This record gives sequence, C-alpha cells and structure tokens, in this order.
Amino acid sequence: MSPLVELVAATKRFPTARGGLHTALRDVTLSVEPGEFVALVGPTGCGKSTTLSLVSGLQPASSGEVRVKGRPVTAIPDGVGYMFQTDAMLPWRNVLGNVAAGPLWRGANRRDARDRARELIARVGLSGFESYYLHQLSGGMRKRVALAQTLMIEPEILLMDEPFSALDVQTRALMQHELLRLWTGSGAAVLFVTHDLEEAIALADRVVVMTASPARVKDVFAIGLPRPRDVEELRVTDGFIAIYKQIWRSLSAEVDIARQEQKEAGRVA
Ligand SMILES: Nc1ncnc2c1ncn2[C@@H]1O[C@H](COP(=O)(O)OP(=O)(O)OP(=O)(O)O)[C@@H](O)[C@H]1O
Repeated sequence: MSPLVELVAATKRFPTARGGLHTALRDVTLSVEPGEFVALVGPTGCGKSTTLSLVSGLQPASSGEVRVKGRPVTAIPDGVGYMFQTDAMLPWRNVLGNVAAGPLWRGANRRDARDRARELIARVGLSGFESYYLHQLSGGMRKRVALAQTLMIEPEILLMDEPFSALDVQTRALMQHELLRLWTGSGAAVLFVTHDLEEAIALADRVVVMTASPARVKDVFAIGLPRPRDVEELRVTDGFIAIYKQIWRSLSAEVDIARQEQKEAGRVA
C-alpha cells in the first residue's frame, strides 16, 4: 500500500526579485502513513512551510513527485485540512457561522452543516460560545475554533503550520493536549511544522530534521514515547530528555549554519 503522503526528490524553486531563482527545497523525500503524526523541524526560513504547500497543492513542485493517496497532487486534494499560525476566522461571523462556513460554501445543507458545527464546537470545548465573535475570544479559544473548522471536513490528512506558536506557554500546552485528544482515534495523519523541538517530540511519532536552506531531509527520528501522552509531564521524563538531546545535536548544527548564512548575507547587504 502506498503512503498517504509521499514526496520523492521534491524540489521547489521560487523566482527572486533580482530575476534569479531561489531553491527553497532540494530533493526532499518524505512519507507519511495513515494515522501517523509527523513533525517537521528546521532552522527559520529553511523551507518547512513550502513543504506543506506542495502537499496541499497550493504550490506545484519544480521537479520531483508529490503524491497524496497515491495520486500526483495537481490541486488541493480531497480530505486535506490546513491549519495556519494565523487565525482563519471571519470577524463578521460568530463561532457557529465560522465553523459551518466551509461546508456551506461547498453547498452543504444549512441545517446539517450547523448541526455538525455545533457537535464539533462541543468537541473542542467551546459549547456555549457559539454566538461569540472573534474579538470576544482568547487566543486559545480562537485556536479551538480553527481546530473545529479544520475538523469539519473530517480530514484524512491534517497539515499544520506552527498553529500554536503565537500562544503563551500554558495555552500552547493546553492546545497540544487538545490536539492529541482529538487526533487520537481519528485515524488522521498529521504533518506538523514547528520551530519548537519540545512540541515536535511531545506530539509526533516521527520528527524530521530539515537542513538549513535549501531544505533537505537531514535526519528522521522515531519517537518511541508511549501514548497517551501528557505533554507537560512528558517533558521532564528521562526518555524525553534523551531523545531531545539526540535530535538537538542534529538540529542545532543546521541552526548554526542558518545563523552564519544570515550574518554573511547581512554583511553583503
Ligand atoms: N511564494 C514565494 N515566493 C518566493 N519565495 C518564497 C515563497 N515562499 C517561500 N519562499 C522562500 O522560500 C524559502 C523557504 O520559506 P518557508 O516559508 O518554506 O520556510 P520556513 O522554514 O517555513 O520558514 P519559517 O521557519 O520562518 O516559518 C524562504 O527563503 C522564502 O523566502
């Protein structure tokens, strides 16, 4: 059986302002199996979001192959949910209206969409807040709305691009916990981009370390920590600390390279 998500020697080049080409990804080979949680970590600007945009069909690969459910990605594939760092909530709609919006745009029956939205609002812990608007919600509550919006399509694949990075430490831990709770048993595969190595280890089955730009896959680490996981308790266990040190050795070398390159670019500019 083919993996749910598969990149084979995927390369992405972007045109630069000076008329040249910038290689953001080079020969990235990566797969995600059904139900698997994979985290991508790498230095700032290395190409993590670009990897997600190839899988989501938002950007075509310049060369190589990108397949979802065994088929080449040419447009946004069915069954893919996307959650970004920024909120995707419409300020003029309340929580219920926002969560129901996606299926309504796709022509779903109004009552069915709203019933399902209510169900999901309850699942993310926001019962009673259906009529609230964006400005009446905390950062964590907005993330819950975003999760409910994404789950409305019952995604087989969840692409998450630093979804919790704007949150304070406590709310972030709470949302990580909520994500694991909602993901467990859903059967969905997750491809999760983060700057935060602790977050990657706490959540994922595998952590993929990407190189400094252009991004390649440097190392892949299997996270054998047992589930269910308590993301806060886990961080102080010997197993967590041991795998953290191992991955950090790989990642920190790339962070140093990226910093050095930035310094040199600054000197040239
Ligand atoms: N649409 C685009 N057009 C031109 N260049 C782009 C485009 N999207 C990304 N890039 C460039 O590709 C490189 C990788 O960007 P990307 O956003 O994928 O990195 P990242 O690892 O997700 O960054 P961060 O860690 O800061 O979120 C960067 O140099 C970026 O400027």
